[in-house]
Amino acid sequence: MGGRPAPDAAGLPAVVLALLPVAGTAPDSAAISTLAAAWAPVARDRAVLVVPVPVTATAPEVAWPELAAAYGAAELAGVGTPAPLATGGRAVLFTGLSGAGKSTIAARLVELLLEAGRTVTLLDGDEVRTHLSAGLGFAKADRDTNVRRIGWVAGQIAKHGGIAVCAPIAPYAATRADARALVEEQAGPGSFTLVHVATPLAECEARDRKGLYAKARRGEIAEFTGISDPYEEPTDADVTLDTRALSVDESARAVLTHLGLG
Ligand SMILES: Nc1ncnc2c1ncn2[C@@H]1O[C@H](COP(=O)(O)OS(=O)(=O)O)[C@@H](OP(=O)(O)O)[C@H]1O
Ligand SMILES: Nc1ncnc2c1ncn2[C@@H]1O[C@H](COP(=O)(O)OP(=O)(O)O)[C@@H](O)[C@H]1O
Repeated sequence: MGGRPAPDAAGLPAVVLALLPVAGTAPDSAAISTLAAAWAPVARDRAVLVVPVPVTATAPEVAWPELAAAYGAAELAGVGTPAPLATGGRAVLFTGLSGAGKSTIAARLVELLLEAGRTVTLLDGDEVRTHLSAGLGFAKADRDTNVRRIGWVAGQIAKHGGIAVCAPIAPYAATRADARALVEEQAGPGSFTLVHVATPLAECEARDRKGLYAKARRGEIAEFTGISDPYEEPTDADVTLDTRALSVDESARAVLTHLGLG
């Protein structure tokens, strides 16, 4: 049998064979547990045997009935991709201009989540660029690589029940969508939250905490987001924060409430 349990699995044999397509990659123990867990309520007292098979899930090189027969199954009960196991893990991606308040609000959110007893990992822009994305610059391809790496790591954290709080500028809509997909593929639908820290450019520039806007205006920093490089305003934000109206604490609590953890 392959993939997701059939809705009506009455009359299943004593041993249920669940084939896990792994397309030539090493089988992932979390994916094995996910498939076993998906079958458990249907299979009830029967044994569930999860077997990784080297085929592509969406376009198996060998048709599922043939494959099932090759592994000794008497019948094929269902084909599909099981939903990832819901571990309660989440990824929160703050996006916004430099100086918008991403790091400040993310840090407060981390405090609140820790107080709520959650395991939290902060993937702050500066730290990510020192370690995970060392050597990358600010051209579009490098920013995309940076944000996708953050998405993948955040997905790993969420998949194992943790909460990843990430605060890159993430200026491109398509790349933010990639990050959402990378998280949800690993940790399940709804595990990703996009928070737009929607501080206008004029306000960020007036704050100019690091003096970067002044430098960018003088032409001393190339490709500076908002000045000489694009920032695509999100149209798919789960939470939008106006930091001119909300304090740091109020913003962080708004995110916490959205997560259902407030
Ligand atoms: N050209 C250019 N454009 C924007 N930002 C720049 C640039 N050069 C350096 N910096 C500093 O790098 C921080 C942004 O890095 P990110 O990793 O968050 O950017 S991105 O998501 O990959 O676009 C950003 O940090 P924050 O101010 O905390 O947002 C800047 O301090
Ligand atoms: N309501 C607010 N929310 C977040 N930051 C604010 C707010 N009001 C003022 N600030 C200030 O704006 C600056 C934002 O900087 P930072 O958090 O590093 O932004 P980013 O990470 O988006 O570059 C900080 O100095 C912070 O104290």
